[in-house]
Amino acid sequence: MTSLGETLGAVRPVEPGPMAEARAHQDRLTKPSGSLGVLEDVAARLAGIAGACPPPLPAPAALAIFAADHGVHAQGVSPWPQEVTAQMVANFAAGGAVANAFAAQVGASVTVVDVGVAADLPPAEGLLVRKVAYGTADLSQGPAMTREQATAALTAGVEVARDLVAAGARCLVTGDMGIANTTASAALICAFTGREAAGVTGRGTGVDDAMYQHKIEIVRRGLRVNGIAEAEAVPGGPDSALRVLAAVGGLEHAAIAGFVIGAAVARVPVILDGVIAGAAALAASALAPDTVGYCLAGHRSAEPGHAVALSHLGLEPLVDLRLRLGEGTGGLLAHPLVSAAARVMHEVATFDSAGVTDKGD
Ligand SMILES: Cc1cc2ncn([C@H]3O[C@H](COP(=O)(O)O)[C@@H](O)[C@H]3O)c2cc1C
Ligand SMILES: O=C(O)c1cccnc1
Repeated sequence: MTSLGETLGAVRPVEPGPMAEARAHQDRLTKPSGSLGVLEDVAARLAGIAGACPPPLPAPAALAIFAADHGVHAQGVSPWPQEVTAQMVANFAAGGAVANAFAAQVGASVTVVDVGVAADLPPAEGLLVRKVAYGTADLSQGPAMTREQATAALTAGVEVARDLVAAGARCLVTGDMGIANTTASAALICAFTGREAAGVTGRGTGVDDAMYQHKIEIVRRGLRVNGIAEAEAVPGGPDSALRVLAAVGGLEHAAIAGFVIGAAVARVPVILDGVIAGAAALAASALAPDTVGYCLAGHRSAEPGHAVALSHLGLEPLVDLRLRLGEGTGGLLAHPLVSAAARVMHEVATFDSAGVTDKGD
């Protein structure tokens, strides 16, 4: 088995040559230069990721929903009972969640991965059991995970990405399920970006004002008990990243970070979903900085920490629909845009081939 260190070392930067070629090709197509805006950036990135221009179409897409429970739920940071995590996993496996409907809409496969649900789940098609623990410890009392647990969840994510690509996926989409995971997401975003808890903590599934203030306090306490200064970004480097991830992250955050790293190793694009994915991508980029080149921000969610995470990563969201669901829903909705960006590179005529007069500069 490949060690995590070897996997991190296998991440290569996206290739600048094919990116430049993509830019030059876009300027020859029958449209004013730059007129496809962000989609031109996406297509150039796809070329850099694949190391080829035109880039391959990013299809089929595969969504992986990483599910886990959180000890910090005991602090009253979510209005929902913890067992909803396990119940939603069953719902995903039965095809009944919003993520399933959106996946069907865009032709993506759905794989659910139990990396840390507190209950044992009945076997189901499309459900992988890679359980590292029955949920995390309470991050507001001490480290949520041991380094070994965080590493095991990271490895599970890397392997799921590798296996989906081996099975034919050409674009990966991140998904999450874990009641209370917006609290852990806020703590991770604080630690990696150096922002204050109040600026990155959101209302998650819809906490009321009193629970919201309490949630901010719990994020602060989680940072403090784990020796992470508020409003100060933690030092860079993989050792510090793993410590932070284990201290205040969730098992699904670690697995999603691994999934993103696995996409980079396989040289396929990975569309990030919402705030949980944003927090996980911060961890992934701290572990292996070149992974960011393989990430596309599917959307910007209503959680304030998500915008903070994306701007720290330098990623521009493709859609902004005030979604605040998770599961991979926002990532899936962006997939047709990513495909359209790539299709332009294959199918649109050049000024020369179509006999259209260029403006001549
Ligand atoms: C029925 C239901 C379906 C969901 N699907 C995603 N989430 C989302 O909400 C949870 C995080 O919010 P918080 O931190 O406030 O608990 C995560 O499980 C996330 O994926 C759901 C939440 C619920 C209740
Ligand atoms: O921003 C998200 O992705 C989100 C928000 C609330 C609950 N779950 C996810």
